[in-house]
Amino acid sequence: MNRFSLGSLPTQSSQTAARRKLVVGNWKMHGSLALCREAVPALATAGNAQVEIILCPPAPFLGEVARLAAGTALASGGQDVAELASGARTGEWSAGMLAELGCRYALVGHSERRQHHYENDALIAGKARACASAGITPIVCIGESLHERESGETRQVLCNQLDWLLTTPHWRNAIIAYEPLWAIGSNRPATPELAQETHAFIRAYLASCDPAAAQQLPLLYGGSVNAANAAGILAMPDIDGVLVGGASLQIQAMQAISATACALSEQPARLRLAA
Ligand SMILES: O=C[C@H](O)COP(=O)(O)O
Repeated sequence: MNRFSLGSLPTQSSQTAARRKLVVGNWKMHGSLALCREAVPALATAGNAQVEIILCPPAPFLGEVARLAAGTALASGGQDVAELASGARTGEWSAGMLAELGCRYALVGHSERRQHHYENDALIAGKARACASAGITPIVCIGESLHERESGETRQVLCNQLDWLLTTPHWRNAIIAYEPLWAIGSNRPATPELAQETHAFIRAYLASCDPAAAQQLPLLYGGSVNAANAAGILAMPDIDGVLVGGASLQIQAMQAISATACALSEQPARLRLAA
């Protein structure tokens, strides 16, 4: 049950809050030590004061990425994290361990974890809480399936996913990534307009709990983002960055997406909207 009438929430942002931009590369279960050694120096200077670049390689490579990225602005993140601080959980790692490796972020609740590892919203909220306790910023992924979109259930699905997160006060320090399942790995990204409409809805729903926190909270879009379509997506007022999967394995594509984010960060918001 959602706290508010879904139909009454706006879909157009009236705000142009100055939020920094984020470009997050999620390698999923791809890559190698050789790719780490190539990618980290290439991306170490790809951001600027307003644009942060975050690399999320597979867990076995996090130490090497941290070592290579030490002293640079490039940040790293886990692709998942346990909901416990420690325990008999073979094959898992805690947020504290990520912090010890120098990670500042962790993806939480990616749709592939929900699908293949049966993660539910309560567990995902627990993981976000565990991140907060260890000083890690969770990047909480939400999104609807094609069937849910076509059945007109998108807003209800997103609210249900968000409601668990909103049970913890730590949501105010999270990042939310909207990733429609039908856009992931499909080469069929959401149009910038559709992504913007959905992001504005998400922000309005968060604002119904805490308007100030909602204005500050970074919202990322993920799903078939590449060097060719990033500009249109990143120019949208409620889209504060991108979560890039397949294209993040191509260093030149990540550099191009990062350069686009940097160029947009140097334009006043009203010019971005007019462009
Ligand atoms: O985490 C990244 C997303 O699942 C998007 O993946 P993709 O860019 O390959 O569609």
